[in-house]
Amino acid sequence: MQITFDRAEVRFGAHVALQPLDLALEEHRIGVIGLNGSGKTTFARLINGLVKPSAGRVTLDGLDTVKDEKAVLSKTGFIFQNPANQIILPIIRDDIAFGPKSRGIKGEALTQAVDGVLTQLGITHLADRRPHELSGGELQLAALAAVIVTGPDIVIFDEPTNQLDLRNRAMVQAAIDALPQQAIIISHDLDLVSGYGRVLVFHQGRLAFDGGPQDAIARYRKLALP
Ligand SMILES: Nc1ncnc2c1ncn2[C@@H]1O[C@H](COP(=O)(O)OP(=O)(O)OP(=O)(O)O)[C@@H](O)[C@H]1O
Repeated sequence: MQITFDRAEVRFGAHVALQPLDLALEEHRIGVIGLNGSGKTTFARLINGLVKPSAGRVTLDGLDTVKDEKAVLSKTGFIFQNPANQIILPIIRDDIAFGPKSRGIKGEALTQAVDGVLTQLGITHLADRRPHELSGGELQLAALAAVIVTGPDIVIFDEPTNQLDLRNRAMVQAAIDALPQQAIIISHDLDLVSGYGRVLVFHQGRLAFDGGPQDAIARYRKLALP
């Protein structure tokens, strides 16, 4: 999927969260790094239309995030910084079923869809648990299951390995690596983005670097610790 930023800019009142940005993205894995408050989440939320550009436009394969809001939402999945907040139903299986159910899928087709993503992510053993019975990494995977069951073309992760121990981190990293969908991953975990095809560095609301992971990480280090 081709994601295009055309002089896209975001202002919150007088504060410019994202300076006008021209960019075209189509890589399978795109990392996004930068200091706290540098504009990463704002950038990511522009892609699924959760944040609308104050000026300019953002398109996904030609679909405009403002004019074609619904189509854009159905093509994008977003895993928030705290996935516990996006799991709304008390039992994981029911939460995963919620999206397809509200699109009219029921009966055997619904069971198959839910079982399919549980198996894909290796979390069938979590299906009947409650969110508070899951580890941080398991919560990420449960939220991911509820997102991919609706069939998005692209998945956006906002700090998926934040506060995870090494085992949970490895589990989430493996799940992201195995995803057939295009993915954009915002992270402070530099090891995680080091394997991605393209890494963007944001700084003070501007795109400060766009290129390969090693150069991006070096640039970020210089910006963080000059
Ligand atoms: N809804 C909002 N209203 C006002 N200001 C906002 C809003 N959302 C973000 N900002 C501001 O825009 C700037 C960029 O925020 P953003 O969340 O995009 O940064 P970030 O790089 O994702 O940070 P972090 O790594 O801390 O998550 C920050 O100064 C933030 O305070």
